[in-house]
Amino acid sequence: MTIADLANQHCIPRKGPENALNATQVKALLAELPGWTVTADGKAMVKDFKFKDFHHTLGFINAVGFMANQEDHHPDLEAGYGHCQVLWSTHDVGGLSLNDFICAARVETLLAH
Ligand SMILES: C[C@H](O)[C@H](O)[C@H]1CNC2=NC(N)=NC(=O)C2=N1
Repeated sequence: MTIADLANQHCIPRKGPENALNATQVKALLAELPGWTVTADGKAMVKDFKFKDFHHTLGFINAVGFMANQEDHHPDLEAGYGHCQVLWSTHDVGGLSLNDFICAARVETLLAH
């Protein structure tokens, strides 16, 4: 599955541990998403995006937030003047689900121009 294949999908409600991806699935999907890493507990994926100033950082945050509301899947964001760390995890699953990878790919698509 490529970034485009992921980004063309939409999130659906995924609940319960049976919707958590296993380590093999996570590794295969992560290989499609440059710069994204899995946290030490294996339950989330993160990437820190760099921008030249606060205006660009805030524009990114707003775009990510809009997409997240469309998909009804929401990241943890930590931002400063010139960066924003995006963390995806599916609370309802207690770890990583396909929704996290779809949204990570959608974030990459927002920045591709
Ligand atoms: C009903 C709705 O789909 C759920 O409450 C969604 C909302 N956004 C969410 N976002 C994230 N990151 N994880 C979730 O489990 C989650 N659940």
